[in-house]
Amino acid sequence: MSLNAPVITIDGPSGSGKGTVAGLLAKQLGWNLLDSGALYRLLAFCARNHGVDLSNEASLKLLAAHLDVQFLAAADGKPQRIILEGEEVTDAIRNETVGAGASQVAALPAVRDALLQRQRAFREAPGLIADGRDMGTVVFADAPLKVFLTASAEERASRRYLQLKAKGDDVNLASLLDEIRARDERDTQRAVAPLKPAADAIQLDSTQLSIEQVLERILSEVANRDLAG
Ligand SMILES: Nc1ncnc2c1ncn2[C@@H]1O[C@H](COP(=O)(O)OP(=O)(O)O)[C@@H](O)[C@H]1O
Ligand SMILES: Nc1ccn([C@H]2C[C@H](O)[C@@H](COP(=O)(O)OP(=O)(O)O)O2)c(=O)n1
Repeated sequence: MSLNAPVITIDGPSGSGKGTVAGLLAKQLGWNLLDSGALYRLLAFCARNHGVDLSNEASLKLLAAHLDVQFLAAADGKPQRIILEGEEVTDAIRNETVGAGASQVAALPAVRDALLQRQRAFREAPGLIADGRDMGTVVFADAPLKVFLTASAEERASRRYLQLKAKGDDVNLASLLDEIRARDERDTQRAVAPLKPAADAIQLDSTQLSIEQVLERILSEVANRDLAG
C-alpha cells in the first residue's frame, strides 16, 4: 500500500452513477479501482451460500475477514470480473436482493471494521478511484478529491430498471423505487459510517447530467488540483 498515492472518492446513494463513473475515471487515468460496495455485496452473497444469518454479527465478521475474493480487470470497457471462492459472481451479486443484504450487513460495526484494511490496501500508485458510501468520510478521509454524487430517487430507480431489464431480469419500476428508498434510509440512518457527504466533498447532482457530463466535471477538478501528474 502506498499512503502517498492520490485517491479520488466517489460516494453517493444507489443508482447515482458511482460505479459507472468510477470505472471510466480509472480507465482514463490508468488508476486502480475499488468498488467497495462489491465487498458488502459479496459478504451478503457468501453468507447466504453458507447459511449464515444476515444479523449474526460474529459469524459475519469472521466471513468478512476470510472473504476469498479476486477482482480481475476486464478488457473492452466491461466491468471488472469478480471471483468468489473460485467462482465468477460478477452478475450474480448485481440484483436488489443482494443489494438489500449488503446494506443490512454493512450496518454492523464489526463487519465494517473487518473490511477496513482490505479496502485501504487498494491504495497503490499511480492512484485509486474508490466508490461507495464512506470512502471520503472514513476509509480515505485524507483523499485530495472527494465527490458526492446524487440524483433524484425516481431517476435512480429508472436507471436501475433499464440496467436490470437490459440484463434480462424481471423487474418492476415501483418496487425498485421502494427498494432504493429503503436502502437510502438504512444507509443514511445507521450509526456507523452513514452515507453523507464529507465536509470537503464536491456535490454533483446527476439527475439532469449525462455520464459524459459527470465525467467532465470530475476531470476538470482533477486538472485543477493537478492530480494526474
Ligand atoms: N448520468 C447518468 N445518466 C443516465 N444514466 C446513468 C447516469 N449515470 C449512470 N447511469 C446508468 O445508471 C445505472 C446505474 O449506474 P451505476 O453506476 O451502477 O450506479 P451506482 O454505482 O451509483 O449504483 C447504469 O446502468 C448506468 O449506466
Ligand atoms: N462503502 C460502502 C459501500 C457500500 N455499502 C453498503 C450500502 C449499500 O446499500 C450496499 C451496496 O453498495 P453498492 O455500492 O454495491 O450499491 P449500489 O451500486 O449503489 O446500489 O453496501 C456501505 O455501507 N459502504
